[in-house]
Amino acid sequence: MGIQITPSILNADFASIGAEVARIPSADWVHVDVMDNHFVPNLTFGPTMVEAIARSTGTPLDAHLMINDPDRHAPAYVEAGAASVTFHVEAAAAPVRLAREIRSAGGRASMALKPATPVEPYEDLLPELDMLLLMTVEPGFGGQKFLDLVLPKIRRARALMDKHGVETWLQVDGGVSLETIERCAEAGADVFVAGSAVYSAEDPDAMVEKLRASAAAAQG
Ligand SMILES: O=C(CO)[C@@H](O)[C@H](O)COP(=O)(O)O
Ligand SMILES: [Fe+2]
Repeated sequence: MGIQITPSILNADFASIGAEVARIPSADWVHVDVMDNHFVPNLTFGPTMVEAIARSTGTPLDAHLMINDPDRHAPAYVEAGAASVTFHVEAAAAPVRLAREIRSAGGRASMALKPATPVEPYEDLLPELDMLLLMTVEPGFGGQKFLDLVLPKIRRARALMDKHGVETWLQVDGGVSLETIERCAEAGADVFVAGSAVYSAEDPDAMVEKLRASAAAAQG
């Protein structure tokens, strides 16, 4: 698939969300951060809002669920119109069953790891996943500083994907900007979430293109 940019609307104006999404026509995906105030200390929105955003745009939605009990709640986000649904392995009781349920509901199944969660124990799950998300900040808030300590894990995850010959995409999320995207791309990431970097730019869509060009140049 090559490089993909998925702007997070977490720091966009929630009162004008349709217009905010319309400002980024070059985005490959729109990243929607669902937070439940339990798995993370912040609260955003649920499937009703995701459904409204899905209706407002032709760009596919990439739903990042930072919620407890994703086993119970994740399928509702496929029904709400999210083309990709990411659950956190730290919160999932049965990640294999959940990934299969998301796929059988018609979504792309994705699993996220917090910065301190190692990737190696999940090596054998890679064929069950359409995407693996490695968090490059502690989940919960936009605008945090990128954690360089995750870079070796990105390299190790890419090596495991190569070893298994899987098509699984490798996404990074948190503190991704023109300053940090090259390091992520060099390490092997191919899907990049960027929230504050995009929405604090004067021209958010031009920033999407700049991020894409930087990542592509770094990947070589
Ligand atoms: O999932 C999260 C935060 O938990 C992210 O999607 C952030 O919203 C990305 O924002 P920036 O770090 O790029 O500002
Ligand atoms: Fe996110």
